[in-house]
Order: sequence, then structure tokens, then C-alpha cells
Amino acid sequence: MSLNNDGKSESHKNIPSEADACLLPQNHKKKKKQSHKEDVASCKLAVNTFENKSIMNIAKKGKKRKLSDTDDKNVETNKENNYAVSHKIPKVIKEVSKKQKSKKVKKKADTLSNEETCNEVDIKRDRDFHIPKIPDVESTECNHEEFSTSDRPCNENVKNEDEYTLIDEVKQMRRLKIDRVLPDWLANPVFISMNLADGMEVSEMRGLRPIFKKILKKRNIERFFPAQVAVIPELLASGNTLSMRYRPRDICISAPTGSGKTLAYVLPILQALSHRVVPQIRAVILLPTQELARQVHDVIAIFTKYLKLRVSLAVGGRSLKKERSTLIFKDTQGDCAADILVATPGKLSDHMNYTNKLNLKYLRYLVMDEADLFSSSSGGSFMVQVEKLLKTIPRAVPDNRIICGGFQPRDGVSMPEYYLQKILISATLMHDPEQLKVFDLYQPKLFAASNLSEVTNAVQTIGPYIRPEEVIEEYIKVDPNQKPLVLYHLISISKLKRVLVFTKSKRATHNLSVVLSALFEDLTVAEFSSNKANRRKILEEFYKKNIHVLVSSDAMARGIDIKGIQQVVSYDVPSLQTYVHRCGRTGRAGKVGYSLCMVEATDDSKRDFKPIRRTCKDQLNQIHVSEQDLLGYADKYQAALDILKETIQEEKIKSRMTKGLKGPKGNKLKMTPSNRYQSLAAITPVTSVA
Ligand SMILES: Nc1ncnc2c1ncn2[C@@H]1O[C@H](COP(=O)(O)OP(=O)(O)OP(=O)(O)O)[C@@H](O)[C@H]1O
Repeated sequence: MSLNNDGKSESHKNIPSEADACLLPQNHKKKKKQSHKEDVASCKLAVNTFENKSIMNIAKKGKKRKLSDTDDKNVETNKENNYAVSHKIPKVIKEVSKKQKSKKVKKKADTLSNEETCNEVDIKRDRDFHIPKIPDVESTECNHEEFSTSDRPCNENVKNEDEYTLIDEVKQMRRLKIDRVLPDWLANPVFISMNLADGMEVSEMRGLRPIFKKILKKRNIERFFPAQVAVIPELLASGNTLSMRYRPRDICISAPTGSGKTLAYVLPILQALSHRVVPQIRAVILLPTQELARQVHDVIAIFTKYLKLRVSLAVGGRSLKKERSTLIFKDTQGDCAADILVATPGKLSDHMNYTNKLNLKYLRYLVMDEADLFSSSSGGSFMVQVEKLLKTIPRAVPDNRIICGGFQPRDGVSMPEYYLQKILISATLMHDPEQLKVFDLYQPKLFAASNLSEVTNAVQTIGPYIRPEEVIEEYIKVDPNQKPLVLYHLISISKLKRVLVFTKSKRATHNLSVVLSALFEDLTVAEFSSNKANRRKILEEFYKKNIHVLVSSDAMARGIDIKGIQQVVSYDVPSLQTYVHRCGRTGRAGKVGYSLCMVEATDDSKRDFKPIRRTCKDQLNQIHVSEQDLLGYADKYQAALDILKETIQEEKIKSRMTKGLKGPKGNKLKMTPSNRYQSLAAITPVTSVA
């Protein structure tokens, strides 16, 4: 479309004004007789020539007067504005076309006077038409609510349809690909090497107190891993007393499983807090599960033994009262007894609500390990809660007595009021700014692991989740009916004695552990039970190598650090994110490990496996087990399945007994000696845990 000098469309020159159309019944009648093609064309024009309210009002009032010069100008301007809008509204064009064809409207147009038609159609349009919202409309001057189809152009001279072919243009616009644009901090992370050998001698780490180096040496840690080499100096610098006058930047760490992320944040936090005089909770470390929180608590406790710091644990399964006693001194007026609180989100929430004297005024570090879980639906709402709460807590002005020693703020040196630093960590840290919004990060800095030789594009690098190179990944396609047997066969022939098997549910975990217990004669099989009290015991036995095959739901998929797990089995295909964490339970800290994913020959399983295959294709190999390999186990397998059947029946009886002694048909059972015996038998655990 060509534009004249005034920037106005030339093709509009011949279009009569809306008011003209309304005032000239002859024109309107002629137009009704036009062919369908012309009708559609004029409908397009109608959208282009939508008028403003002032014009409609003229029509409504029926004042048969010629438009003044000013009105002409208004019409022209509106034509332009509406033209710009019509580029973006194919739906409106279609609806208008439909309506124009509608007999109802035509009838009304016939019977009513021209003046009435304008009013009637206008009202009807207002009622019937839903004008879609258009986010990217360029013309802001145009009010969509003013759209009406009553302003159909009546000029027969307008025949050049090509100039108004708008729908195709809109379609083309939709097909345009939108390039992902990340905020600068996400697009340009500090890259960390994937190769754990690229680290640095512990003794060479500048700024780290000798006491930490000594403890590390005692624990046989001679070299720092690359993630630690990158993150420790950054956190040491922001924890430095001289940095206190600036609010520190928030830190995000995205590095593979088993790459030493825990020590990367624990060491600098402990060092920054180690000069304190008065205890106050200055670091809260959040973890998604009890076991993980205990594990991090134990790591911190190794160091606090040698420092004057105190660390408390707040997780499910412990009474609030007991935990309170570790947070607040009893015999004082609510003086804080801890410097660091390691907690699960639920328990922290409980303490925030019910432990009156819990004081987070001095909170300096908020660490969220496995941070991607905190941004998901439930975790996300928890973060919103935490953010709200943190904002309501009156912040204490940094006090060198409490925070650290050595630095005396001089007169005139302004201190930041809000000096909380957030640290987000995960092997599968999200890189979606929308998801990260919930954390309300302040000038964040991202540390992301990648294969440095292949870094070409930051978006590509931090997009797919990175897995340790030491994990050898395999998958196998299996018949669902033979899955336990295939697993038994593979573990038997490999002679592995430290295997962690993941299933998708508690029920599947239980059933599989029953079958594998029946199949293995020389290995001990156990399940990471849904009974939380039992879990600790089972984990300890697995640590001590008294359990050889541990079957678990995804409760153990994240963060759990058990040395020497030889193989991880994904008995059910998980999501890509969970797969990365499951694999990460083996091949930790540079050790070699195996991961096996069992893919059922069903559509669901194959579909779930697609993203894993796509992302891990260069590391993933297929293995096969032939039918003949399994023939020898037929009787054994049948016996194991029978045991499972019996076990399930026994458990049903047991649950009925405990629920109200009901028989198989729902009738109440009398507590006869045989019933009592059955219920007792059902209570006896089926799996043997050494
Ligand atoms: N510099 C080091 N040298 C040797 N071993 C180390 C070093 N740093 C950490 N480790 C050990 O590596 C193991 C894994 O560390 P850590 O649990 O911190 O990994 P992670 O990156 O947090 O893994 P995940 O993502 O699974 O939670 C631990 O047993 C830890 O003691």
C-alpha cells in the first residue's frame, strides 16, 4: 500500500466516509445486490474504515447533514488507525465477513431505514462480537471497543482487492520464529569445566583460612573441583568484611551431580560467619528432603566442631519442641543458640509460625539446594511465602560485633540495610527467567558447568542438563512382564553388589523389592521404605554395605551421597530432570558408575523416553538380553511371583484387620486364633534387611 506525503493511504482517497454511507440509502441498497466476492472485499474495507464514536453518533442522531471539514479529517485519521489495527486482526475480518453474509442482518437492512440499520447493526455487533485482545497492536490510538461493522463502505469504485489482502500477511507474521533472548546474566555465565581434574590444590586457594585446609586434608581432599575453584573465591569475596558496605550479588550454581557443590557454598559461608561474637541465625540452608538435610547438616558439623559456630537441624519427624531447644537458649530471654539452620521448607515454615523467638533479622545467607524444586508448583508457593516473610522481618543494620570482626564502619560510610545473599544450587537449575522470578534475585551471577571446548553458544550450553562424564549410560527395551527377571539377570551376570534401583511409586518399590528378594539368594534386597522412621536405618545399612540392592522411589533421587554405588537402575522411565538426578547417585566425585534405564515396549514408556534419548544420545548405548538368556530362570521367576501374590494377599488381610477386622466380602471378622495368626503373619516384614 502506498502512502502519500502526509503518511496517509492513497487507496483511502476514494472511500466514502462512514457518515456518507449511512446517510445515503440508495448506496446501501445497491451494495446489497453486489456479488458475494465484492461483499467480502467490502467487508475487509469495512474493517479498514471503522469509525470513531463521533461518526456513529452522527449516524444515530440521523442528522442529515454533510460532514464538515473536521469530520472529514477525523474519518481519514480513523481510516489509518483502523487500517493499522486490521493488519493484526484476521479473526475480526472473518467474523465481519460471516456477519455480512448473515441473512438476518440483510433482512433487517432491507426493512429498516438506512438510519435505523446503522443503529441496529451497530447494537447487534456490540452484543455479538467479541473483539479479541491483541497484545502487539502497533496503533495505540485506536480503541478496539469502537469497532463496528455498521461502517460498511458503500463506494462502488473501490475494486482493487489486492491492496487489502491482509490475512496472508498476518499468517506470514505468525510463522516467524522468535529467537530466545535471555537476560545477560543467564546468557553469559561464568563457565565451569566439566573435567574434575581441572581443579586446583587446596593449599593454593587464596583467602581460605588454614583451619579449613587442614580439615579438608584430614578428610583426604587434596584438590578442589572446578565448581569449587570458581565459586569459593566469589563467595569469600562477598563475605569479606570490607564488602559489607555493598549488598552482595545473588549466586546461582548449575553443575553436574557429584561435582562438590555442597563444599563450594559451605566453606565460604562458614568462613564469613566464623568471626562472630554473638550467635544469631545468619544462614538458612533449605533442602527438599529430610535425608538430604541431615546429610548437609553432617557435612557442616564436621567443620563447626573446630569453629565456634553452631548448626541446627529442622526436619520432619522431629518435635518442634526438641528443635526449639537447639535454636534458642532455654535459660535466657530468647537468645539465639544457633548460627546456621539446615531445614526442609515445611519445617522452616512451622518454626516461622510457631517458634516466637526465632529471629531471622540477621539472616545473611539463604541457600536453596536443589533450587529447581523450590520453583515448581508447591515449592514456588513456599518461596512466595518466604519472600513475603523476609520482607516483613525488620532488617538489622550490619553490626561488626555480630557479623564479623575487624571492620569498624567509619562515620559517613553508609551500610546496606538489606544484605541477605541468596544462593541457588542444582544440577538441573532452570534457565527460564520466568521460573527464576519467584526467587527475586538481586544482580544474580550464574556459574554453569560445561564442556569448555564445545562452548559456542551460552543458550545451548546451559539448556540441556549436563551429566558427569564418568557415568556410563545404557538402556534396554523390555517386555513389561519380564522386567524383574531381566533386572535380576543383569545384576547377576555383572556381579555388582551396590545397586540402587528407582521406581516410580511406593507400591512399585514394594512389589519389586519382594520379587527381587525372592530371586536373589546371595544378595540382600531392601526397599527405601515409605515408613520414614525405617528410612534412616535402611540408609545406614546401605552405607555399611549390608544391603546390596536397594529399591527406592524418587525420594532418594536427589542429592543423596552414598560412596561406592556401582549402578543405578531406572526401573521406570522418569522425566529428563529426574533421570539426570537418578544417574547422579553413581559416578560421583570422579568415580566411574553405570546407569541403566529400562524402557517398556509400550507407547507411554517410549514417549517418556524420547526426551532422555534426545538429550543423552551421545552418552547412551542400547543393550540387549535374549529370550534364551532368561529361559533358565523360568521356575525361579514363577516362584517369586507366587510369593508376591501371597504377600499382597497377606497385606490386604493385615490392612483389613487394622481397619476394622473385615472379611474378604467386607463382613466383620471375629478375632479367632487363626485370624489373629494371619494378621501377625502379615505384619512380619517380607524383605530381609540385614
Ligand atoms: N574436592 C573434592 N575432592 C574429592 N572429593 C570431593 C571434593 N569435593 C567434594 N567431594 C566429595 O564428592 C562427593 C559429592 O559431593 P557433593 O555431594 O557436594 O556433590 P553435589 O555436586 O552436591 O551433587 P548432587 O548434585 O548430587 O547433590 C561427596 O562425597 C564429597 O565429599
